[in-house]
This record gives sequence, structure tokens and C-alpha cells, in this order.
Amino acid sequence: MDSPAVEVEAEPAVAASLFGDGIEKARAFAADLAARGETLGLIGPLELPRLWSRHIVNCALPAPLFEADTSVADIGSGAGLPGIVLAIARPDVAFTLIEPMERRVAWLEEQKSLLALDNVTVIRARAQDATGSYDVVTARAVSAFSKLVPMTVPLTRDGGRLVFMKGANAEAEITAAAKVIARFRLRDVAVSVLGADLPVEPTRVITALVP
Ligand SMILES: C[S@@+](CC[C@H](N)C(=O)[O-])C[C@H]1O[C@@H](n2cnc3c(N)ncnc32)[C@H](O)[C@@H]1O
Repeated sequence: MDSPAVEVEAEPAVAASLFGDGIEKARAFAADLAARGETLGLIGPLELPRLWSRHIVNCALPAPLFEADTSVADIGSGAGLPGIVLAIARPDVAFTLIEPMERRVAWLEEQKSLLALDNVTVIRARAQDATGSYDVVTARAVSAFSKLVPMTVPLTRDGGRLVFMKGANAEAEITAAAKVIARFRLRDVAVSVLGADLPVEPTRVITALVP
């Protein structure tokens, strides 16, 4: 059976505005993920027809949320989503990609090198075992909000922020995490919808301030 076709870059104007000078790196990353991602177990075949809209553009939408010259830890980066994508879109922000699986770490290191991403550091670890103090911690498709909070608050500096990419259940995840939110004294826990004004699938993020 033929493999599903790889999606041609969705909404090129939106991608160009999100990636700016990094658009060619974004294209190179998407092309490599399309070519090798399934074989390497990074992405399922059903994702190829929606690689740009569901993954690349979706992961770039939070890029404007970060301030220049700050540090971001992305936990469970997997194929580089969102860590590599955000690092391409925001070369002025330092990204540390924290991922426990050896093969995925090798892929992330390879992409850092191929794309000359000087703003990327890759660490092989579970979030719970990692050390460091970052301005922001991000995650996408790693765990429920109630489980992400205890894994990520220790990696966030005092006064830092959590930015988790989430699906349609984001509000329900916040409700289910009431005790954890209180235990870690998180403030301004909220869901934002990014890209609702653009001709792309919007991204929902849970953001929270760490005391
Ligand atoms: C479903 S994948 C999502 C990958 C990527 N963030 C994405 O959106 O496509 C979950 C990833 O989280 C990683 N992971 C699982 N438990 C973890 C932990 N405790 N700390 C850090 N990463 C973890 C897995 O190895 C895997 O790469």
C-alpha cells in the first residue's frame, strides 16, 4: 500500500510570518521529518498528510509568547515538537530539549547540527530527573496538566511561566488539577487560543505563573 502523501506546506503566508528568516530551516526540518520520521518511530503515518497544519504551524503559534534572551525548557520534545520548531522561529531564545528516549535524543541532536541551531541544547533525561532553572517550561502531548505541574515546576525559576500545548480538554484538565494548582501555588492559570484569527487550526495553551 502506498504511504499517505506528505502535506504541501499549509498556508505559506502564515508559515512565513511565524518563521521569518527561519522559514527555510522550517522547510528542511519538515522535509526530514516527512522522509525519516515514520521509520525512526517519531511520527505516525497518519500525521504525514497534516504535517504542516497539525504539527509544524501548530507548534510555531506559541513563538510570540516568549521574551527575547530568555530560557525555555521543552520537556518530552520527541520529534522536536514544539522544541525544534520554536527554536527555529525564535533564534533569540535559548531552548533546552529534555527527552529520555535515546533514539529521539539522537534525532534532536542531529537536527540541532543539520539546522545549525546554536540556541538549542539537548539533554537526555526524564523531566523529574533533570536539573536547571528556566524562565519558561513547555510541553506538548506529554501528560495531563495535573501530572505536568509536579514534573515542571521544579525546573521553572521563581516568577517563571508554564506554557503547555493542549487539546480541546484544556479547561477540564485545569478543573481536574485544582489540588495540584493549590499545592504549587500557581497563579493566573488560564487557557489561551492562539491563531484563531489566522486561516489555520488554532492551538490551545495552558499558561500559569510559578510563584
Ligand atoms: C507523545 S510523545 C510527544 C512528543 C512531542 N512533544 C510531540 O508533541 O509530538 C511524548 C514524549 O514525551 C517523552 N516523555 C515521556 N515521559 C517523560 C518524562 N517523564 N520526562 C520527559 N519526557 C518524557 C516521551 O519519550 C515522548 O518523546
